[in-house]
Amino acid sequence: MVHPPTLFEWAGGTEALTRLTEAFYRRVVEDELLRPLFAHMDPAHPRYVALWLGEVFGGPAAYTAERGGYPHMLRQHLGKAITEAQRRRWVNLLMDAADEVALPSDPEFRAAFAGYIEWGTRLAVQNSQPGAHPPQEAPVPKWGWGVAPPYQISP
Ligand code: HEM
Repeated sequence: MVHPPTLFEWAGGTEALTRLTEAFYRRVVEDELLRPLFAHMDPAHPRYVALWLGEVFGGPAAYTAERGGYPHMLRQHLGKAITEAQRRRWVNLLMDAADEVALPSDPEFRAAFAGYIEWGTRLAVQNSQPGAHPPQEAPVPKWGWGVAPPYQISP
């Protein structure tokens, strides 16, 4: 493992992220506020979102290879008119799922994870509004540790 490891490695790789998204969407389909948005969800959706998160967090470019990268992700949100209440519920359920599957709970990892989720969900709301014109082409974002890399007592 290179130092510092990527968020992808720290999280536990594709296997851990897939456990996360499977636990998350089990909660989503039971949730009265989110269920209508995901009524026609592809059964493979949890795996696709795990691949996206892995690519963002420094893992392999698997979402780009398999799904077509940012343009495909963007198109899935256009016109959905996601509300702030739905966004906040999405965040809450994802954090519950992170605890359920025991993603690393150290402050540094969870701060970086929450930072990306806060950013990404707010973009999803903006981009999903009627009349929004987000960029159609962009790279998959890369998210790192930010100001707090893994804590070390001695260098
Ligand atoms: C960090 C935030 C988010 C990420 C990383 C994310 C990721 C994704 C990805 C990668 C897809 C496309 C999957 C594919 O390849 O088919 C997708 C689709 C979708 N997303 Fe998001 N999303 C985020 C936020 C949200 C929020 C806040 C909502 C609504 C509350 C939402 C609702 C949807 C819906 C309804 C679809 C289409 C699902 C289907 O019918 O198959 N997303 N999302």
